[in-house]
Amino acid sequence: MKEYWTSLASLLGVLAFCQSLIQSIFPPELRFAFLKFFNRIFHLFSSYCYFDITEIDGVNTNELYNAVQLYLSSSVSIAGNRLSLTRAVNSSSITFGLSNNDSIVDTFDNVTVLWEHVVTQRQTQTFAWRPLPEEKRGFTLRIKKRDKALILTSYLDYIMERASEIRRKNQDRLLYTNSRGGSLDSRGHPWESVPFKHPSTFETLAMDPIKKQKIMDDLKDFAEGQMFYQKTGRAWKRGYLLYGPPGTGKSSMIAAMANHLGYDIYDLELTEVHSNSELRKLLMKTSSKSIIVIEDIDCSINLTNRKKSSGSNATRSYYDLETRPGGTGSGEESGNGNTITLSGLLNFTDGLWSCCGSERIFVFTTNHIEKLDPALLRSGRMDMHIHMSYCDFPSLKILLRNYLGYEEEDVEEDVLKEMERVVEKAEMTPADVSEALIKNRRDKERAVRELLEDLKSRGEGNVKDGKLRGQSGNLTELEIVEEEEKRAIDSQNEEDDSDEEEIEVEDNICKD
Ligand SMILES: Nc1ncnc2c1ncn2[C@@H]1O[C@H](COP(=O)(O)OP(=O)(O)OP(=O)(O)O)[C@@H](O)[C@H]1O
Ligand SMILES: [Mg+2]
Repeated sequence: MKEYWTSLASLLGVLAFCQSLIQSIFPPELRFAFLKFFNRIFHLFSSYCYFDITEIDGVNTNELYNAVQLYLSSSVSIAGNRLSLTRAVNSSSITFGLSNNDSIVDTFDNVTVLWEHVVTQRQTQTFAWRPLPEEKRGFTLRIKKRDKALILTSYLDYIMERASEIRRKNQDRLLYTNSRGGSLDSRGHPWESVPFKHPSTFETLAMDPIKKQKIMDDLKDFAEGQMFYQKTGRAWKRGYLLYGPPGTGKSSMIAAMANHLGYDIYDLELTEVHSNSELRKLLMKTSSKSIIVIEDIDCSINLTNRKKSSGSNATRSYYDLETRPGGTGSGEESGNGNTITLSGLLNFTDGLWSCCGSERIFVFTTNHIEKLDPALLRSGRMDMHIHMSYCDFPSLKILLRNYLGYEEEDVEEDVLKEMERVVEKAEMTPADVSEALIKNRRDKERAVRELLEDLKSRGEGNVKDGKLRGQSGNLTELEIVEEEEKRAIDSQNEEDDSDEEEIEVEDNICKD
């Protein structure tokens, strides 16, 4: 073993001596030519090819360098033994990076490649208008020559894609509002944005877990459905209608969707929009991977159910002039001078204009679905109808976990059984239940006791008022809503039967 180290040391000594000899004897140009020649020989016999990706390309930043840095940040955080940590502006997350002259192995399509982060000191610069950074940074990608044709392009495309994905997820969500009315900012932008940090997630959302999972799967299918939408010739967009009483989590659901998908939110205040063309301009200025929200749409502008407002039984077809997409139906002037028409809105959500830009989700919320025109509810516009309703037992357990940290076993069995018995009759919204739990969050036992009292007294009150089925045979609030929605959908079907093939609506309704 000892001889090994001595021979290695003498070899290194000889090499160092040769190097200093070359440097002292030969002029720089010759040295450079020598090096280039050695390099050529080395690469000729090597089974690898090398690709240098420098940080600065000329005077511009090399986009690929940034993408590689982001991409590797997702893998080094697990594998790297010495990392650099950075945090971008307007982001609350930390990204890992390869330390200087560190390397990491990556695998793509079962091909192993090596990345090295090469950092060298830049020669001192004479005067430069835009001085370059002291250090010259770059990545060197080493791929086996036989794999180069196989993966190089697809691997680099994959890195660019993953990097934009990570960039978007790392950046905090933005909430855009059109609160300035139709006026444009200095960049000609009608939207104003603020960082959006709503804590609501699908985890914290109190609703039936099966229904929640169905929504999450639907969102995932949408976000990953680019090929599907191309193949089926549909615009890459999807509409969700959230309806139900106040305080049932419609706005919280929107925040949960945005946080789940990493999408920005455009909160469209219709009363600030003065015409259909302004509506189109707003839509065209939204970015992809975003959720366009119209909250309380039944109160935004006059979108009443045409059949109801016309009074006559004569069903007006979806193709009436005033509603035909792009129709010239004149909008009724509403109080604040806006002339948005139903057709403008229908076209906004599912017409030629809705396809300017892709990967958009439209979300409308309402407390009164029965007030909305069925044309707005049909599939292709509001593809999934989600009823946010009063607290049921699964939701109650989620709220007990969220607010008190209580799992089922932490609550006495008979109290839990009693809660399960009365919760439906009580018809308490998750907002009410949250309030009851927040009030006593320091004294958890008391919080549970008072909540049970609340549930019981509300249930008794509802039974007394005959709000529940059984006493006076009335429908419960929930059933009233369901009846209204069924009527709205059925009437739309009647119209569609006459004009179009049957649209399968049932599977778009995500009901309790
Ligand atoms: N399903 C839910 N899960 C968790 N929290 C909820 C839920 N519903 C309501 N809350 C709580 O109640 C408050 C109001 O909820 P949210 O604003 O989402 O209700 P909403 O349905 O949008 O009401 P409105 O129809 O009046 O706009 C929120 O602060 C939220 O914490
Ligand atoms: Mg709301």
